[in-house]
Amino acid sequence: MSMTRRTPRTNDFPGNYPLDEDWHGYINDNDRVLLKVCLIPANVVMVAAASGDATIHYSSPTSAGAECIDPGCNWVEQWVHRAGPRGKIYFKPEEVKAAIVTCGGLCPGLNDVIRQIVITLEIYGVTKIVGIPYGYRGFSDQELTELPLSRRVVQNIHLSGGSLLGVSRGGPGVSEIVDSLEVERGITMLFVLGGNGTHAGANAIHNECRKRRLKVSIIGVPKTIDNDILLMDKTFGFDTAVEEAQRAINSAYIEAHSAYHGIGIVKLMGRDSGFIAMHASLASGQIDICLIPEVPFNLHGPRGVLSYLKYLIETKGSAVVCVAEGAGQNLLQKTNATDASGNPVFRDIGVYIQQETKKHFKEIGVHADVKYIDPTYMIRACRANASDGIFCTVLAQNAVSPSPDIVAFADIVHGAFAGYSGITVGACNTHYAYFPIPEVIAHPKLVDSNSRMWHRCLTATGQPDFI
Ligand SMILES: Nc1ncnc2c1ncn2[C@@H]1O[C@H](COP(=O)(O)OP(=O)(O)O)[C@@H](O)[C@H]1O
Ligand SMILES: O=P(O)(O)OC[C@H]1O[C@](O)(COP(=O)(O)O)[C@@H](O)[C@@H]1O
Ligand SMILES: [Mg+2]
Repeated sequence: MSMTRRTPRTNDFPGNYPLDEDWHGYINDNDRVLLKVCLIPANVVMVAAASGDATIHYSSPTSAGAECIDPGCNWVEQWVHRAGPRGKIYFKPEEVKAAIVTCGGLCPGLNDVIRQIVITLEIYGVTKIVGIPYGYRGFSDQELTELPLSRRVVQNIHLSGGSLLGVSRGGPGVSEIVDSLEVERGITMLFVLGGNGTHAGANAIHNECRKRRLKVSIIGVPKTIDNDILLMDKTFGFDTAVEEAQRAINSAYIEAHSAYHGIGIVKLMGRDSGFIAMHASLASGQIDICLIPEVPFNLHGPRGVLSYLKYLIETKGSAVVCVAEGAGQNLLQKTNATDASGNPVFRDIGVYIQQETKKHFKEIGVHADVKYIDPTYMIRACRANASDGIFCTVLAQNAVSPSPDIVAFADIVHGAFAGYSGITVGACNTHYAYFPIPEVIAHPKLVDSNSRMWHRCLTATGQPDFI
């Protein structure tokens, strides 16, 4: 078996340098990644779900996970641009001023992505690279100064959690941000690391730049620990969050298991989506009840969570509940409060379940020792685990460079250099692709209560319906 070198040996080519057509290290602009397929000829149905299932041939639209794209369930293909380095680049590296900004809440892996963008930009030959401090706020707050970035500055930042640049919610309007980009700073490439809010901002910035006919690339890297961005296999930080959540769940289990009639309650992140709670429950094998925003439940009544807790105490002696922060909000009084970014501020469902559990067991005269753990900020501030570390690096690095000494270029940097703007990078069906921002933030990605994964979770916990 011969090894194919991805880096050309110069003496393999006439003139000692490969022509583009001889050198297969670049992504062709027409390369695509298949996003979804949907087909019904006669009785045969082949449907791919939003992500990760493009290789399943479903025999019926009622198969678990099957999804039709249009109402007629007609043949539909959806493709996205394959990410990676292009043979022709749109920007002259020496003319580029690149900036990176991190917005929203913290997420493990932010530093890994910042680091790899900087390193890759330097490989392209870019020398003017800056960090915007504290999210979009850094564009307007005159007291905050740009942070010059280089390989030396970012070399070890992935060894700790958080963001080297800081994060924030809220901040200036789009016009002010573009004024700052254009007039004050002369930025030509902006890398925006953030969730749905940040991406809505990035898209608005991109549109404003187009309106002003500015040659500025706005490239997103989806950061959401909740894993609630559409069309992508997963987002960075999610894997670390699930892993870290195991510690909290295990502590709750040990507390509950060691106490007489112990009940452990763990609240995990997930504003709209219960992915962290579902995956952490599945991974731990220690959860008896998993509650997520997508699946309604009653606390009280014969089919409610509290009755089932009593049953668990009587039969097993202890119980552990995992609840996502956005779950059961209908059971709580609405606040109408929003954070600086306009996100609704939720009441604490974990505290509520803790209080109601204590009250309920007191009322029915059964002893219960209730312990509540909220590990939110301990999880968010973690450094990325190995899997996320690789994912962050791969998000930022996909192809092979033409020099034997240099390893790879960053996808997102490639996106910018290829002249793309208003896009974000992610993995789809295990391939890396550029996605149009509005498509991925149209609404939060939710756990499908008919999906195999949720059913697996129910099988693992053994919980009934609570409705
Ligand atoms: N619809 C929007 N249009 C423009 N900017 C937005 C929008 N929503 C949020 N932002 C800005 O994006 C940043 C991050 O948003 P936020 O919702 O806090 O976090 P995330 O990006 O993680 O969802 C904030 O600075 C906020 O002002
Ligand atoms: O206390 P903060 O900073 O508002 O963060 C809380 C929120 O952060 C998150 O962990 C992630 O939210 P973002 O994706 O918007 O950053 C949510 O699950 C949670 O509601
Ligand atoms: Mg958000």
